[in-house]
Amino acid sequence: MAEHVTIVEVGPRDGLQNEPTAVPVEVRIELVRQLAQAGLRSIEVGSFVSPRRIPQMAGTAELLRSLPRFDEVIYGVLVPNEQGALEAVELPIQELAVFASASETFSQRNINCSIDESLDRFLPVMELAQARSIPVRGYVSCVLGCPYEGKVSVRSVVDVSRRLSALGCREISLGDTIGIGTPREASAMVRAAAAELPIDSLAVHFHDTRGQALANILACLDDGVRTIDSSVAGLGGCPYAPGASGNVATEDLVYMLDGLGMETGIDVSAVAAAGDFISRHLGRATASKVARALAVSAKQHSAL
Ligand SMILES: CC(C)(COP(=O)([O-])OP(=O)([O-])OC[C@H]1O[C@@H](n2cnc3c(N)ncnc32)[C@H](O)[C@@H]1OP(=O)([O-])[O-])[C@@H](O)C(=O)NCCC(=O)NCCSC(=O)C[C@@](C)(O)CC(=O)[O-]
Repeated sequence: MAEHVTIVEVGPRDGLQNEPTAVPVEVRIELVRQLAQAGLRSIEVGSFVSPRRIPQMAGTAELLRSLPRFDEVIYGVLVPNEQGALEAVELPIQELAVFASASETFSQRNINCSIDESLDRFLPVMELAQARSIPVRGYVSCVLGCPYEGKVSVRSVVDVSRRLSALGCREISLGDTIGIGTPREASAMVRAAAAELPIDSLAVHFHDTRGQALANILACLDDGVRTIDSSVAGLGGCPYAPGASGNVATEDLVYMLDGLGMETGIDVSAVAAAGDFISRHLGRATASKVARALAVSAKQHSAL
């Protein structure tokens, strides 16, 4: 039987949070609907953060109230503190995500507090989630480098991951926020984390700024990672990581996993159609190479 890999689709949050102009809620809803219909079962749909800092994610509550429901589809949202969690838990969500960093400077720039303070802020979030049996995912940013500090120690990545896990996060997503790492570094970082935490509690989150994301993912698959974050059409970036491009494109990831004989339950053509929908709305070409190749084949086919 083919081995299963879980893809966590972060385009509607990580992707759209970095757009120069906010995407209307109706368009965000249609994007999520198309992604769910393509077979994605875990979709991060927005965040409850300061609307002055990230205006693109305003309207996440309205979005959650209107999203169509699909069997087995998990809708997750990012929350930085109790204020965000209090709002989120009143809405139909299946997962919360808290986000910390392995770099002090990135933590300050992104969420206006130190790493230690951020973990303290997550305590009431975890309590709220536990009281309502809502699972929580924990992100660690800058696992292979920081836009402000440069090198980040693997020790710091492992330490923050362990502390998030001890708080009760069921899964830790290790994020190469600025897409700076290469496969051997990625593998060494994942192995160090897996020496202290179960491998099936680790996910990887690669931005593709330097074209390394798929190579890094392949290295991490070899180390036993089976949960991977990606973004339709390769949308995204973090407003506090200047110059960072989007996550690995979901279409490219599904294509590679299909070719490796790994099972995702996702229809690559349907994801490409969702990518085409949002790329048209944004008025630019998709960043997915597979989606571009599929579009060319479709044109050739219809010309025959
Ligand atoms: C984290 C805070 C909220 C700290 O906020 P703070 O420390 O209170 O201070 P602040 O000056 O940054 O913001 C204060 C304002 O935020 C409000 N506020 C406070 N909390 C909330 C809340 N939950 N929901 C809505 N509003 C909130 C608060 O009421 C106040 O409102 P104001 O007086 O200015 O009108 C703020 O700094 C912030 O929103 N930062 C943006 C963080 C963010 O969304 N970053 C992008 C996502 S992380 C990411 O992309 C990386 C990841 C996860 O993908 C993995 C990877 O690739 O590395």
